[in-house]
Amino acid sequence: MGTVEAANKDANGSLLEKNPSVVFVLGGPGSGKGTQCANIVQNFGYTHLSAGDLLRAEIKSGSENGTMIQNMIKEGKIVPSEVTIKLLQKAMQESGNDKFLIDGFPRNEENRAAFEKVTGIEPAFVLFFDCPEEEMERRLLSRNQGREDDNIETIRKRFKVFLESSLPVINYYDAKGKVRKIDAARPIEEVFETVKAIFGPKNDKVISVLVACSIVSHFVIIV
Ligand SMILES: Nc1ncnc2c1ncn2[C@@H]1O[C@H](COP(=O)(O)OP(=O)(O)O)[C@@H](O)[C@H]1O
Ligand SMILES: Nc1ccn([C@@H]2O[C@H](COP(=O)(O)OP(=O)(O)O)[C@@H](O)[C@H]2O)c(=O)n1
Ligand SMILES: [Mg+2]
Repeated sequence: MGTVEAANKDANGSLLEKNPSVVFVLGGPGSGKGTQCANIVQNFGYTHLSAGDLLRAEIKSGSENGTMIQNMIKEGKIVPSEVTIKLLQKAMQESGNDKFLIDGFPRNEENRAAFEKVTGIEPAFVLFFDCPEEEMERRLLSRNQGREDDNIETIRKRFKVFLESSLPVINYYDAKGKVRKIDAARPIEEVFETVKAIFGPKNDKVISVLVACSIVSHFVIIV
């Protein structure tokens, strides 16, 4: 077996040993996926992996795929799964965590089927940020992150790709009862209230403190 294949197998092997918990975070461009993921990370101990951020970092790294990725992003097209999945696997491996929010992936049927085949991972559930196009367009045009795809021409292409290629993936998981649909047109804090209810009242950090307190009090009683 070649070294790249061997490395992939190892990455996968040790990932699966950890039996990672994965939540896919989906929604149209500008629906607030990245914003809400940042909030979830702070409260629930997940590692946030944005497929778009990983692809943009790959362009910056000067990788041989950089020009191809840059052209596809400018056109609002979806990069071949092989490239994106390798980046996701590497980031999962390097995080040392076993809980992931995978943001902006899978964006089409090819992404979905390839991820399942290569990693063997099924998502615990799918968060779907549902937002009208007019609102997403307003947000993208004032995002001000210097992104080459946040211009009206590319935005329209991305909306079309979302409707044609990404919504079917959401419908696929909906048929399996895995979609948690959120009205994302409301203010950030209100959206996060709904998100929190989905992840449960159980805040990991609070639970850790409670467990630690009960161990200490048990010890004190015994002594
Ligand atoms: N609920 C919201 N209401 C208003 N603006 C928002 C909301 N959520 C996110 N934004 C803003 O909209 C823009 C797009 O949000 P972002 O999280 O990057 O979306 P996505 O990752 O889905 O493209 C950002 O400038 C962000 O600050
Ligand atoms: N699974 C993915 C995710 C993003 N991308 C590319 O990266 C671009 C930006 O994705 P993103 O998730 O950062 O965009 P937003 O939905 O956050 O605005 C997409 O329009 C695609 O060109 C991809 O090819 N495959
Ligand atoms: Mg984003």
